[in-house]
Amino acid sequence: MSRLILKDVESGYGPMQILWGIDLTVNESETVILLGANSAGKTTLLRTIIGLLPCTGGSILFEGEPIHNLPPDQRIRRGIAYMSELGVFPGLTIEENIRLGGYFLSGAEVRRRSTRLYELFPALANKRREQAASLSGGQRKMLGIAKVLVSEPKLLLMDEPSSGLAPVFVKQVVDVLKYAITGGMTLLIAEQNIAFLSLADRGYLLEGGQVKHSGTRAELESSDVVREAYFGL
Ligand SMILES: Nc1ncnc2c1ncn2[C@@H]1O[C@H](COP(=O)(O)OP(=O)(O)OP(=O)(O)O)[C@@H](O)[C@H]1O
Repeated sequence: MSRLILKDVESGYGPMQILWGIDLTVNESETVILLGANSAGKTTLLRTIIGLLPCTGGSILFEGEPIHNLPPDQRIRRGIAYMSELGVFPGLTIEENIRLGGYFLSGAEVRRRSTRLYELFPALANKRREQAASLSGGQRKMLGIAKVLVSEPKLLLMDEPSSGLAPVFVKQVVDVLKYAITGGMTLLIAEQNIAFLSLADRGYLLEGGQVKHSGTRAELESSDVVREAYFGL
C-alpha cells in the first residue's frame, strides 16, 4: 500500500518556482532515495512534503488523504517526521534532545523507547546527561537519527544524513539505518552520497526541480543517467 503519493507537485520560494510536476510514491516499509546534485531541489521537496514550504500545485496524499493544505504540526501528528541536515539542539543534553523528538509521548513511553535506542547507540548512552555540543560530528548525526526514531514515525524524511561526515561515520549512519529499516521503517532519504543507494528499494533522480529518472535500486545502479550524474561517466 502507498503511504505517500505526490502528484504533479509544484513548489518554490515566493515567486521563484523550483519544483515542476513531481510524481513520486513511497510504499509502506519501503526505502526510497532521492538522488540529485547540489540545487537539484531535494531539500525543497522534503520541506514541501512536511509543510515548511507551500505546495503551489498538484497534491500530496499521506495514507490516502490529502495533506498539502495542513500545517506542519498536523502532518507530524499524522506520523511524518523530518530530519533536517542540522538535526539536534547543541545546547541541550542528549536526553533532552531525545525527549523533544517524542514531545507528544508520555515521559514513561519516552523512557521505554529511549532504553531501546541507547542499545542501538551505545556512544549516546554513555553521554546521556552531557550537552549535544560535546558530541563529535558523527555522534551528533546519530543523535539526530535517535531523536527522530523515538517518535516511531510512519514516514521518516531525511535530508542528507551524510552531510559533513567523514566516510567512517557515513558507514555507521548507513548501518544504523539498515537496522531501522529491518524493523519496518518507511523512509524517504535525500542524498548526494551514492553509498545510500545500497539501502534503497527504489529511487528518483532529481535535476532542475524535475524527476529525470526513477527506478528500482538495480535499475538505478546500472543506469547511464545516474552514472553520468554521479561519476561523470
Ligand atoms: N531560501 C531559499 N530562497 C530562494 N531560493 C532557494 C532557497 N533555498 C534554496 N533555494 C534554491 O532552490 C533550488 C533548489 O535547492 P535545494 O536546496 O532544494 O537543492 P538540493 O537538491 O537540496 O541541494 P543541496 O544538496 O545543495 O541542499 C536552488 O536553486 C536553490 O538556490
